[in-house]
Amino acid sequence: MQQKNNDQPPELVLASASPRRRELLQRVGLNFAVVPSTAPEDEIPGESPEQHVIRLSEAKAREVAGRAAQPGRYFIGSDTIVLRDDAILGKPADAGQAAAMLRTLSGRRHRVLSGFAVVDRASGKCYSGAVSTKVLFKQLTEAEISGYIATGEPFDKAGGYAIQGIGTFMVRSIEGSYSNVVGLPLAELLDLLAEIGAATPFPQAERTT
Ligand SMILES: Cc1cn([C@H]2C[C@H](O)[C@@H](COP(=O)(O)OP(=O)(O)OP(=O)(O)O)O2)c(=O)[nH]c1=O
Repeated sequence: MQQKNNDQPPELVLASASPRRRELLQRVGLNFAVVPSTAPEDEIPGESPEQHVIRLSEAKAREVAGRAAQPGRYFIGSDTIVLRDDAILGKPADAGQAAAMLRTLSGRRHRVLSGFAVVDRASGKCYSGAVSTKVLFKQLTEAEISGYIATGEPFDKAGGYAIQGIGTFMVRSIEGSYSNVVGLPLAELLDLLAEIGAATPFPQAERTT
């Protein structure tokens, strides 16, 4: 049985301001610190959506890992976008943009793409990947769109909706990872953390066996 020294800062650091990402990691019992990244979320012309989310995930993790005063060994970054055909839908800046996004998603299928990256500060290595989930929306009425926007929920969410929140009323079906839509592909991230020896879920339960 391995004893944990609780005075030590966690080795795992989530480089994110997203409460959804924090909640997802908390659910599987991991001990981690949360430090929002200030890496810019820019777009590079010609880059594929997969390259885009992986690059931003790596940039977020590397930015926090690069802070000399920041304790920790493994730094996790992630980035989520919604793809309607080839168009990237990020977070809507205002109600007009949110309405436009929801109209393009209405009655159709789109993809939610999340990148994830883990930087190991000890070796300098960065491991990353991307996961795609298909989501089908019901046809939305203008009243549903304006009513949903009035809840305030769309504004800090890629594509202007939250599958885990009120926005679930729009979702007819999904194909693929649910946590990936919420903002962090948990199964894939946990496999990676285990593979590189960074962490395993439910460490408490493991110690009792
Ligand atoms: C599609 C969808 C996205 N989202 C959220 C997940 C992300 O937080 C957000 C996409 O923006 P991101 O830029 O990926 O993340 P963020 O700015 O919220 O946090 P950080 O960069 O600091 O890690 O959209 C949901 O919560 N539910 C959904 O159904």
